[in-house]
Formats: sequence, C-alpha cells, structure tokens
Amino acid sequence: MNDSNGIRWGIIGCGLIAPKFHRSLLNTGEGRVVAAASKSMRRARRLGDKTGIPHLYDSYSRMLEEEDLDAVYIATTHNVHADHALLCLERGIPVLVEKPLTHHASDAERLIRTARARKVFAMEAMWTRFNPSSIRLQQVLADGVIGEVQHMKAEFCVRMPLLAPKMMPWNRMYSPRLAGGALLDLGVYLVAYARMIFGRDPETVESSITPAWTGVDKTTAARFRYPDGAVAEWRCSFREARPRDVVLTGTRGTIHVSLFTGADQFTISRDGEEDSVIHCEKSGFEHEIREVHRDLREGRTESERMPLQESLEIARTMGRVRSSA
Ligand SMILES: NC(=O)C1=CN([C@@H]2O[C@H](COP(=O)(O)OP(=O)(O)OC[C@H]3O[C@@H](n4cnc5c(N)ncnc54)[C@H](OP(=O)(O)O)[C@@H]3O)[C@@H](O)[C@H]2O)C=CC1
Ligand SMILES: O=C1CO[C@H](CO)[C@@H](O)[C@@H]1O
Repeated sequence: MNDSNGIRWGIIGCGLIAPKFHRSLLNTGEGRVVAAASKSMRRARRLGDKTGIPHLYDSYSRMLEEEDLDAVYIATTHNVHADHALLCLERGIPVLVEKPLTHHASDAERLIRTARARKVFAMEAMWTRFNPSSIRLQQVLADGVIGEVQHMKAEFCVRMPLLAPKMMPWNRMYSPRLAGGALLDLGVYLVAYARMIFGRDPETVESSITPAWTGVDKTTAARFRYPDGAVAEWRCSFREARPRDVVLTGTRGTIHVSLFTGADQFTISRDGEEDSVIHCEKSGFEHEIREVHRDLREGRTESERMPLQESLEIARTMGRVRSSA
C-alpha cells in the first residue's frame, strides 16, 4: 500500500490547516503528502511554495485520477466535506475528514454507507481524542480517581474577526453557505468531548443560540442531561478569545483540562489532598495520523477511538442543539 517513503497522502483543500497537516505528517516519519488539490491553482501553488508538496492540482478529481494515493485529508469547508469524502471513497481511497465530519447527519449517513459498502477507511479528524492527555484522562476516569462524573462544564471560545482572509471571497466562519458558525467549528469538539466522557447520547438537549448578522451562530450554549442525572453544560463562541477549558466534577473530586493551549496536562483535585498535575506527551495531529496509519496497515476500515457511528451520533446531537434553540 505504500512505498519506501511511507504512506502517500493527498490533500483536498489548500487553506489554513493544510500546511499544519503536512508538517505533522512529516513529524510522524511515516509518510508524506505527494499531492494537493484546490479549486484555485493560486491557492494550490501557495501551499506548494510553503511545503514543497510536489504535485499540485486545480481539480480534485484530476488529482485522484492521476496520483497513486494511500489516503486523502479532506480540508475544505464544512458544507462540502461529504461530497469531497465521497469523491475519494467511490474510488476506493481512504479518507481523514476534518471536523465536523459533515454539516448534517444525513450527509454523514451517506458517507458512512459508502465507506462501509466499499470497505474503505474513513474517519473524522477529531485529533484531540488521540492526544496522550485524552487517553490518560480516560484511564484516570475509568480507575475511578474522581468517582462517577456528575457534571462537565466546557467552554471553547476563539475570537474570530468577520473580515475575509485575503484569498477567500468570504470568511468561512460566518458564512451560512459554507456551513460556518461556532457550533460546527468549535462546538463539535465539546459535543465530542461530552460523548467521550459520558459514553452515550444525551437524553435531553437544551440550547440557546446567538446569531451573527450573517445568520450563523456566533455563540451557542447547551445543556445535556443523561439518564443517570449527569449533566454537561457547554458554550462555544466566536465573540471571546477565552476560555478553552473543561471541568469535570465527579463524586470524589474534580479534573481541570485545558483544550488546545496547555492540553498536555490536566489537574486532579480531591478533598484533603494536594492537587496533582498529570503531565503527558505533547499534543498534536501526529497522534491521530499515526493511528490512521496503524489502521490502514492493519486493514481496518474504521478507527476504534473515533468510530463512524460516534461521528454520526455527534452530528445528530448537533442537529438537536440547533433544533432545540
Ligand atoms: N483540527 C484543527 O485544529 C483545525 C481544523 N480545521 C478544519 O479544517 C477544515 C478547513 O479549515 P481551514 O483550513 O481553516 O479553512 P480555510 O478557510 O482556510 O479554507 C479551506 C479550504 O476551503 C475552501 N474554501 C474556503 N473558503 C471558501 C470560500 N469562501 N469559497 C469557496 N471555497 C472556500 C478552499 O478550498 P480549495 O483550496 O480547495 O479551493 C480552502 O482552501 C474545516 O473543516 C475546519 O473546521 C480548521 C482549523 C483547525
Ligand atoms: O478546529 C479548530 C481549532 O481551533 C481553531 C481556532 O484556533 C478553529 O477555528 C478550528 O476550526
């Protein structure tokens, strides 16, 4: 499936995140990006100049036809993730699809049906789940260090200007056409986090949404209730620069986790004890990329840590957040 230089990746979508994926892949030492495609040759060349990716295309399909790729990283806007993943899956090419897997749950169903029918690997790039700190946190929770988790409070805020970046006609973040908005861009991490912590879908969903003038949400807040009485409350926003934290409260203590900045550690607090800081290996895309490589080498068509069914449930829960506001 790969040559002596490792797994051969292609990239669809030559925007901001593409060079980070390229760099992280090189850091794994397990593969390289051999081709990248954009709707615009100018954007493809700009990425090529930055990264040295050898083959650049202004057509996604032409790249898929002409290149011998082991996997494709889908890094386009949320509205077209499903279409671009399907372009690959229908040709039998595995995909790592940037979050959120799709805009609507119905598109996720379509994508998953095709991946399963063709027996081709597909995964949502929920990279935070593969960070060593997330894996360690799950072990700590499973060991009952803070007892049963009763409450999750999470915020992910990133201040986003409404101005269009130079190369784009309109900033994707605020565009309804491109499936922008804080929920799809940031809130998806928190919905996925709640799914990881509580291991199931919420029984009830309450939400409130503050729209930007463009129509997409600039802030979304929600409360999830679970059948055993546990509650997850979270908020995501393009209006504020911070916070980006999670606090888990269990029957025997609390855990503070930083999302993104400082995500390499978490702090456990228990009554009558000194706080203990658990330090973990550095976070980054490298962990999810290595996991994809392992899955591909071992012939799996889904990730055990980020299965497609879970991505579908996350997409459905985001639909419930939108409809309950
Ligand atoms: N994991 C992480 O930490 C991050 C993940 N992401 C995710 O990665 C994906 C891409 O994000 P990012 O790179 O920031 O996005 P960009 O705004 O940089 O755009 C990515 C690509 O989408 C297409 N696109 C963007 N704007 C427009 C437009 N106005 N009209 C038509 N096409 C457009 C272009 O594709 P083309 O070049 O093919 O024409 C562009 O290269 C998203 O799913 C996002 O959520 C983003 C940032 C961080
Ligand atoms: O996934 C993401 C992580 O954080 C970014 C901001 O810093 C977001 O915009 C992005 O889509």
